Amino acid sequence: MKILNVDQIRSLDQSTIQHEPIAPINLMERAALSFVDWFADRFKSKHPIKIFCGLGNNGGDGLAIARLLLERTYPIDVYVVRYAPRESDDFMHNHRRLKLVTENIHYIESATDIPTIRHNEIVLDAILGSGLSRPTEGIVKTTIEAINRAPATVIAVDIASGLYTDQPNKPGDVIVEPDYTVSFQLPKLAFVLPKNGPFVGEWHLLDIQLHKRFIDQAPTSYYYTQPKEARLLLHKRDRFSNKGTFGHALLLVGSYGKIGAAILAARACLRSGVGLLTVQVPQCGYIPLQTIVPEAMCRPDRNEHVLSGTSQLDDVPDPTDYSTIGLGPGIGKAPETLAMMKTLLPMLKKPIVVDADALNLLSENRELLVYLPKNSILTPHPKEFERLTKKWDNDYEKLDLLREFTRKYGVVVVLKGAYSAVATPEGDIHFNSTGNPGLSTGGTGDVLTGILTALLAQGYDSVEAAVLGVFTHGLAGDVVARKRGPIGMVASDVIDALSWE
Ligand SMILES: NC(=O)C1=CN([C@@H]2O[C@H](COP(=O)(O)OP(=O)(O)OC[C@H]3O[C@@H](n4cnc5c(N)ncnc54)[C@H](O)[C@@H]3O)[C@@H](O)[C@H]2O)[C@@H](O)CC1
Ligand SMILES: [K+]
Repeated sequence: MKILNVDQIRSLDQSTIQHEPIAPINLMERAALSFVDWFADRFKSKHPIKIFCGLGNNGGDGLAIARLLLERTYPIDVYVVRYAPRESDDFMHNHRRLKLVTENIHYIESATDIPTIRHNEIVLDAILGSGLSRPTEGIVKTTIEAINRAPATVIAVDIASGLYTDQPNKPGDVIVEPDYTVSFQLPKLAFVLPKNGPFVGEWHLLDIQLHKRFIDQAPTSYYYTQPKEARLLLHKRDRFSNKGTFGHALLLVGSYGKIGAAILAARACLRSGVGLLTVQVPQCGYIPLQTIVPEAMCRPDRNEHVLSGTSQLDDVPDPTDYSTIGLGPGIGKAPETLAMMKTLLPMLKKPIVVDADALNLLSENRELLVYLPKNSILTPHPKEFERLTKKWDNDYEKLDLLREFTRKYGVVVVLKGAYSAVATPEGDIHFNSTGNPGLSTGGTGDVLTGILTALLAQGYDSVEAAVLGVFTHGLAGDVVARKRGPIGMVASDVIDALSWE
């Protein structure tokens, strides 16, 4: 699913109005109707609803929603925040219609007009929408502060008032902090950026049948991976396939005290469809690995405690023996392990997966970055990505850094977190839709490395592997969270819940 910018969203509305065709006021009615259907589905009991409206089309939405809620016998009070002398045409139209059916319309011109909001009430925020062009101030700001202090459930219509759709807010900007954001048709970039969490809440999209051809043709570099899109990436298995068809992966993982990471990555790799798996671990990992993961072959490292690359069987692994390599989980930063990377990386020709301490070794030895095979997948969490690049001031700067990095080195970066971002060498960014806070626990990153290594070994293109792998990893986390809640989740549960259908 595409994420469009604010100008494109405006043009999309216009294109719908022209091509459907539909009058703007009727499009607003459609949006309001879909909002009210959503609302009535979730909020059955008739708690008092306070609807705060601005003077533009977001306010117009609020007024239309108020009328439709009234028709369904919800008790409503409308508060129009009079911050400017002019209203939009569709606001005025809906204002006239609402006045015909209720007297519960109030006007906020100064702080004393702001009502007390109680805990059993519901607040709809329709003050400012995607038309935001400057920080909130004056009576708008004071009203937002009152909403944020209130103990009520707050639902933002389209986007929280004061939050920019696709550019950074300044620290200190006053923005509504909703429990829910209910928006239309397409996600907004603001919704998937970590720092915006308090200004978005749980968000939902309502289909209001905006012009499909416009969306299909609109250029963008931002995407949001939906289940049906992820499913399309999955390769079907041929009845006549054999284990050779699905590749032979090598995992270079583990060190003394972190053999668990090796085991998690290996198990996840096997559960993600790899044909054959060899795992190179320091000698101390040989017995646990062979015992717990009998499906994997083991190349014991010559070194007892850390990876040096060499093995009792032969010298450093020959990359041509393997479809791909997964490098990093649990390896630590021993000099022997750095030496292994220095020898191995220049020998590689096919994309690999790089995670954890392998990333940290790269950030301490940046001259090695150029040896990463094109289209390799790097899976840093934000701190690791910061070490690879530099500190950023806001999430938008982070997205620029991501794009700069992937273009410069020709790699794919999976920046882990809520809505993990897959950045491609072309500069596109795919935000993931699955996953939950339960995944913030030790070992889930090792699981992801195993998954991605398996997909590369099976011949998936790197971007597809990253998008599908991250999606499936998050989905497994969601399955576990539904069963036992996010708090009790451990990485092994995620492996057990992996499903490739
Ligand atoms: N155009 C359409 O067809 C549709 C629009 N919809 C609604 O329309 C909204 C966008 O409407 P508008 O473009 O009228 O914009 P808004 O309603 O977001 O804002 C109204 C006006 O307020 C002013 N403004 C900007 N920043 C301000 C600030 N900090 N303090 C005070 N005033 C400020 C601007 O002049 C802006 O045009 C969407 O968010 C959505 O809710 C929906 O009805 C769906 C259909
Ligand atoms: K709003």
